[in-house]
Amino acid sequence: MEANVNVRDFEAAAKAVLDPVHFDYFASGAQDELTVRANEAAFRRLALVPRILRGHKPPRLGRTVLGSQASMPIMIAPTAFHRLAHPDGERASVRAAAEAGVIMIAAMLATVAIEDMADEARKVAEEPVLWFQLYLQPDLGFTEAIVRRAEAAGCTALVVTVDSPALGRNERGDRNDFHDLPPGIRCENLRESGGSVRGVVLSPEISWRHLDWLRGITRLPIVLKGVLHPADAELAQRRGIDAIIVSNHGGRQLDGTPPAVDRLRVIADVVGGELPLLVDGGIRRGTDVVKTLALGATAAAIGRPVLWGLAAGGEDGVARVLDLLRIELLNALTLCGCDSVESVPRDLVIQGAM
Ligand SMILES: Cc1cc2nc3c(=O)[nH]c(=O)nc-3n(C[C@H](O)[C@H](O)[C@H](O)COP(=O)(O)O)c2cc1C
Ligand SMILES: CCCCCCC(=O)C(=O)O
Repeated sequence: MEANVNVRDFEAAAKAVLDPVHFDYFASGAQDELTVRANEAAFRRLALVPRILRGHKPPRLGRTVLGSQASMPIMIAPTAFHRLAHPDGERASVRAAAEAGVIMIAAMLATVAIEDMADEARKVAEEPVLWFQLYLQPDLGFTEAIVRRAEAAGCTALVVTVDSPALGRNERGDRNDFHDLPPGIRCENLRESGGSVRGVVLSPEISWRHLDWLRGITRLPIVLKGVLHPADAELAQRRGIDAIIVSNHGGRQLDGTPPAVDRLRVIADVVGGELPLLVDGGIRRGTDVVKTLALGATAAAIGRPVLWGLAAGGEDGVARVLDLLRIELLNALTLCGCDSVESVPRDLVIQGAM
């Protein structure tokens, strides 16, 4: 793992070992993949303007997010099907996250059951923080059952993905004819008592009414994932939502959406200070994380980098990815003249292509 010195090295290492069809599933986005590329490119158009001679101690990286203590403001975004990347799948990723004190959002479409993920995390940390991502299902009885499982497993927040009224058009997947999981790999949270696995439904009929219903059946904080419009952020706040993830689903849903990081400030201007703002999409460097903090994020989440680490080295690979980002973040904050993740000033970041 030591030969890989940044996230890009891990992407190359993952590509070298993965079945090309599975690599394409992880790497790809919707249609022309404009948004996939834009997410990363957006960080190159943001420049950091450091302050000097601040005379501070090494920066503190810890941050509290929705009442949970995290060792750094980097979280693991929910991604489906980890067992396509490595036989240990989500068991490996959750162990690495828990060991690192990093909040992990478990995907509803995980290939390890949420109960098993929670057990695995508790083997390496006393109080691991696990959140659960949910696609609200039109079958509310099933949705409630899965929420109860997440609660019973000890998840401390529900992350409702709201950018998926339909599945994005993935042309790499179509070319590869990749429409099913290989034998032996299943979405374990969708397994019914008889052993069969139900399909997930992505429905345009899901609405704020369903969020109100969810608010009524659980005391867990509710996080909306996939917000890009400030008006939706405002609605979310009025509806009693607890946090927002500014996200375009890593460019996998509607191609042509703006880079998530470019929507942060406009949303922060409306609800920042009231609602914790998280962001994901294209974050590959510690400096990217610093930019999101300056633009109003409480924390930033990574999707594909975790999959690259997992594919390249299982638990050790994910651990190394998290460690590299931690080292980069510490270095970047120090060079910027910041003594903590809380004290990153707005004027640290300006538009400036490089
Ligand atoms: C392979 C893959 C699977 C994903 N699965 C889910 C999912 O099941 N639920 C969800 O809300 N988001 C899912 N996402 C989106 C991520 O949560 C996140 O928004 C995105 O990966 C962030 O961009 P990044 O990969 O550039 O870091 C997935 C992303 C990828 C790459
Ligand atoms: C039929 C639902 C497939 C959803 C796949 C998981 C996901 O969100 C992704 O981006 O991939």
